[in-house]
Amino acid sequence: MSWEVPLTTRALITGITGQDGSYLAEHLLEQGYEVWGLVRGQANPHVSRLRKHIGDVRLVHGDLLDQGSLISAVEKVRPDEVYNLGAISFVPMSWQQAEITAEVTGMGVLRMLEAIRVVSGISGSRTPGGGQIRFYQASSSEMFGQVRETPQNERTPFHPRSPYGVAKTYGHFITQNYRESYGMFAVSGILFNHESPRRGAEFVTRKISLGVARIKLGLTEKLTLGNLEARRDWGYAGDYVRAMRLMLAAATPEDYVIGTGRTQSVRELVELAFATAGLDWRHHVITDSALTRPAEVDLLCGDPKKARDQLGWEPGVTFEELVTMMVESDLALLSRSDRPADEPLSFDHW
Ligand SMILES: Nc1nc2c(ncn2[C@@H]2O[C@H](COP(=O)(O)OP(=O)(O)O[C@H]3O[C@H](CO)[C@@H](O)[C@H](O)[C@@H]3O)[C@@H](O)[C@H]2O)c(=O)[nH]1
Repeated sequence: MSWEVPLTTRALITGITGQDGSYLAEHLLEQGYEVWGLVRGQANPHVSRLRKHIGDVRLVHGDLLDQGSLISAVEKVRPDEVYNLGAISFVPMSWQQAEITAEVTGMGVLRMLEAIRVVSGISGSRTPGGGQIRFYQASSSEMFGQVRETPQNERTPFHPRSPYGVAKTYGHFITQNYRESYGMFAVSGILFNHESPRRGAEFVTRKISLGVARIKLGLTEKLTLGNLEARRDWGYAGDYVRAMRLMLAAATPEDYVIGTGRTQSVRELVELAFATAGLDWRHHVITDSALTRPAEVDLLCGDPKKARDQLGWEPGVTFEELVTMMVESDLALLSRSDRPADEPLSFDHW
C-alpha cells in the first residue's frame, strides 16, 4: 500500500506585518501554503496583532539590515518562495531619512538575494537551475516617477522622484541582475498604488477614509491635505497579492506591471469619499503646502496587459468599490464602542 505525502509549498514573507503582508499571508494559507513571516525587533508591537488575526503564520526573526540574520532565517525556513515586501514605504519619510530608506528599501533586497544565493549554494555565474528558491521583489510604480509615457508598462523608462523611488529602482535592477547573473528565479512586480481598510493611516486613501468617518461622526470638522491634483492608479490590495503568487508560479521568471489601467486625481478621490458618506468635501477639506513633496509624481496609470495575457490576472475591485469599502469600514470602526482612544487610527485596528 502506498500513500501520497502531501507536498506543501513553504513561503517566507518579509513585511508580513504590513497591509500587503497580511493579505498575502491569508491568500497563501488559503492556497495550502506553509507561511513564515520575517519579523524584526525585540518587542515588535505588530507581532501580537498578526498573531491575533492570522494565527497560522509561523515567525522567524531577522532584519533586512542584517545580512547574517537573513542567511539564518532562510537556512531555518528552507522556503520554496520568498516574497520581499519589507520596506520603508511612506514616500515623504524617504526625504527625511534618505539613508535608512536606501538601506532597507534598496540594500535590503540585495541582502535577501545574497541570503538565498548563499543558502542555495550558488557560487558561480549561471548555476544550472539557479537554485530552487523563487524570489518576488515588491517593485513600485514610484520608479516611473516623472513619467515618459501613459499608461506605463514593463518597457517604460524609470525616472524616480524620491529617495524611496530611487531605492526601489535599485531593488528592481539588482533583482533583474541576480536573475541574469545566476539564473535565479527572481522577479519583480511593479505594483501601482493598492489600498484597503488595512492601509496605514499616513497614506492618502486611508487618511481620507478616516477623515470622512471622523467628520461624519462629529469627531472633527476639517481634513488637511496636500496636493489634490496628483493622479494615481488605485487598486485593491487583496487583488494585487494574487498577482504576486501567479508571478512565482509562472513557467519563466519575468517582471510584470500590476495596475487597473485607470487613473484618478486626489481631488476626485476626496469628492467620491465624502459623497459616499453624504458629505460635500468643499465644506471640510483644506490644503496645506507643508504637505506637498519636494518632487512630486504627477501622474501614474498602469497598463496590466502583460499580466492579464500571461498570468490571467485581473483586478476584481473597482476604484468606486474600493473607496466605498474603505469609508464604510472606517465608519464602522469609529462607531464601535471599544474604539481605541489613541487616534489617529491605522492598520493596528483592522
Ligand atoms: N500621504 C498623503 N498624500 C497626499 C496628501 N495630500 C495629497 N497627497 C498626494 O496623494 C498621492 C498619493 O500619496 P500616498 O497615498 O502617500 O502614496 P504614494 O506616495 O503614491 O506611494 C504609495 O504608492 C506607491 C506605488 O505607486 C508605493 O510604492 C508606496 O510605498 C506607497 O504605497 C501623492 O501624490 C501625494 O502627494 C496627504 O495629506 N497625505
